Amino acid sequence: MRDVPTPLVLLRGGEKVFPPPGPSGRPVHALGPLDLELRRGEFFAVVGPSGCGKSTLLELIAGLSTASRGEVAFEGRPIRGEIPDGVGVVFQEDASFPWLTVRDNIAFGLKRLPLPADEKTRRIERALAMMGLASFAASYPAQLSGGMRQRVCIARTLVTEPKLILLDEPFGALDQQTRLLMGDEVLNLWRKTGATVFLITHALDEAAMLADRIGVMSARPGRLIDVVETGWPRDRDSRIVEEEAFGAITARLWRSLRAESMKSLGHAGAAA
Ligand SMILES: Nc1ncnc2c1ncn2[C@@H]1O[C@H](COP(=O)(O)OP(=O)(O)OP(=O)(O)O)[C@@H](O)[C@H]1O
Repeated sequence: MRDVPTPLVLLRGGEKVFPPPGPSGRPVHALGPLDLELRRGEFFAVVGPSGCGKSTLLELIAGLSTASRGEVAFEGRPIRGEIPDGVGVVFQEDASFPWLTVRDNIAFGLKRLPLPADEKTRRIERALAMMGLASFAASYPAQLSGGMRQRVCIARTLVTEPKLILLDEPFGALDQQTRLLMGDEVLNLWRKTGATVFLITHALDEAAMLADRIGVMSARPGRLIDVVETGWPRDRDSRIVEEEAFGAITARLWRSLRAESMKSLGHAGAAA
């Protein structure tokens, strides 16, 4: 009998219920129940209506929050309340430290890792080069564009050499052209590092361009209602938006999502 490889991330019946916001409030059922397996080396994107629990899902996988019910495991070990070794997270907002240079921002990612100084330097140089920041190493975030600051944040995660990179709407604040180019950067680092990437995005075109598989979530409490395989080759880039198949994928995503998005906006008869 062949061994079935352990998925990198496994969720079984994962649910999150937040306590009532005030004495007279009701608990907020934010997520699930939800089953999900992330395969090693894949690029998985999640789309879903506003407020459906996408960030909550990412927080469970990151160990930043614990599931109210169900199991969440990374490499077969339960994730409980802290970021597992091997997992890197990049958030929506620019989280660069304005008082540190680009190099020191990136070095910050290595602070708690007990590595020899020359290994740290090697990793910092590699991340600077990979994210196109080598000539800005001595600059401060205020001297960079929004896209470059977000690259600094990604580089800060990359130096830890994560097996899993979690990205929560990392390009949400950027203009469309910059987002497409940042998408190319992320595809590039995904190929070069061999890491698994888990991306949350509002943008259906971003998910369709970047991912191998796209999970579509229902309105809150978010469950997975569809998983779309894109079938793209590994060496794709943003020019894929010109392909006919790209239009078909975004159309399928919108078909799955339209009624759910209307529900989350409070429209009755949303399935029409
Ligand atoms: N700490 C918390 N306490 C109480 N409720 C919360 C908390 N965090 C999130 N929620 C609620 O859980 C639900 C899901 O929130 P979440 O941020 O995961 O959704 P999202 O899909 O990422 O939203 P968006 O697309 O708007 O970024 C929302 O109704 C939100 O108000």
